Amino acid sequence: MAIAFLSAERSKDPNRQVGACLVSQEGIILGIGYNGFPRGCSDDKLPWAKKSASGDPLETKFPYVVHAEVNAILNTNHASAAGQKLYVTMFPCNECAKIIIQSGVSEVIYFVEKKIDNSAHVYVASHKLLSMAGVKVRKHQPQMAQIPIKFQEP
Ligand SMILES: Nc1ccn([C@H]2C[C@H](O)[C@@H](COP(=O)(O)O)O2)c(=O)n1
Ligand SMILES: [Zn+2]
Repeated sequence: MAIAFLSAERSKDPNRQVGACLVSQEGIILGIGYNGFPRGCSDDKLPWAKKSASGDPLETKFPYVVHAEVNAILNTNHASAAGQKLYVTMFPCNECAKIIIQSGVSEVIYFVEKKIDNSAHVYVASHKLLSMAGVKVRKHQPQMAQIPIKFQEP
């Protein structure tokens, strides 16, 4: 989970930084991701806004951003294998849930679940899909509140 949090730091989303880390059954890191625009799609040319003054959805981030979970899954070189776990700083939306299921992830460990009224159905659908597909879901129980990182010679 700490790696997922570290990865989230790289997101340029000014409103929400989400990170994810895919690990094998043996605990080997397979892929890391954070929310961002697709490769080759410049942060300078696409909007990070949540709402646009004109009401045009194309002037918001939502049609363009790739979610952290999808990036973590796509960033792995390994073929899908049983027992993979996905650590994610935020509970996956329904679209990510579909990809998590189809890629064969066995367990999702999340840090927080977003509680926003107008997107509640997205998370209800996500829970429904993950449960139907037999993907285990659990909230991360941290054993420590922080992991300080010192940049110094070992
Ligand atoms: N599980 C999640 C949930 C959200 N995201 C990303 C997608 C957006 O960049 C941002 C959500 O924006 P907000 O509506 O909170 O301003 O977080 C994700 O990658 N994974
Ligand atoms: Zn998502």
